[in-house]
Amino acid sequence: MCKFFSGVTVQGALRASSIETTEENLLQLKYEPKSVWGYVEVHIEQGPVLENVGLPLGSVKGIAGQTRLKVTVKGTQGHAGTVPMNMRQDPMVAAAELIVFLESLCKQPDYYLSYDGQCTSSTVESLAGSLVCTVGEISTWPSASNVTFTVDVRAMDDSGREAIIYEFSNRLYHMCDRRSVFCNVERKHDANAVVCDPGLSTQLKSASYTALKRITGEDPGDIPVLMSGAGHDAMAMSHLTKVGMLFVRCRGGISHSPAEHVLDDDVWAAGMAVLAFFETLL
Ligand SMILES: NC(=O)N[C@H](N)C(=O)O
Repeated sequence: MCKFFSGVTVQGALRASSIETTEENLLQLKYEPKSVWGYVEVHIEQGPVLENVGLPLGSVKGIAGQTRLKVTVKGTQGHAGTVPMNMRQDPMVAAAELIVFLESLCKQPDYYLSYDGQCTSSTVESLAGSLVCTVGEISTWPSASNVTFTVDVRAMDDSGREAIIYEFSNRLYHMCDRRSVFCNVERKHDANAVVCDPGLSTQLKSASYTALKRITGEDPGDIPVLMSGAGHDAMAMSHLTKVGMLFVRCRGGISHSPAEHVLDDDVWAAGMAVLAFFETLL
């Protein structure tokens, strides 16, 4: 059970509110799949597309799968002046090469992925619109002989994501061998992609259209249908029921930052779209 900084556990906090978190109690809270019709989530887009097309709302067709890796590169601490260049085992340059390779691989998967039974041309094609690979934290602690960095790989195609991780890991070990440094890849997190229910996506698209037309009195044009590169609660809910999502424009596509901002009018538009969505269900 996780602890807040105050030392209070989640279980302790719930107990203080007379909620006893026994396994039996938690199982009782569980939804019966048959009792749930569907799940619709409204969220800021966290990307720049809606702002770019000048519309406050978009419907979501799917949520990308994710894999997070922790890569460790271990070399040898070499004096900055005495160890010659051809005898150095600096892990930082090895890590830099790996990071640049990851970028090339994910910008041009068709060039780097080997076509075999597991990776077909359709796998590679399906990566084109959604594959995003980034490096997050880089650390050289406890000394420059030890570098770790995290990798985040996202794509709508789960087998394509696997092919990218396979190719990255494979080349990583070759590159590290060539530089005489030790490398290790740990898989820290995996979540498969989720395809939104096509019916819900279409309903949310037309509900957005209706809402924007009601608000402005004008034809808003085609409502975008987007893929979500960010993970959402809908991923977990998809194990229970069909899911749909409505995206709301946010300034500069920025999130997880004090600069995150959404216009009140856009929140209002989202509310009106949810209302129009419910009206279609009546
Ligand atoms: N909506 C989100 O930003 N979810 C996660 N933090 C993520 O996608 O990493």
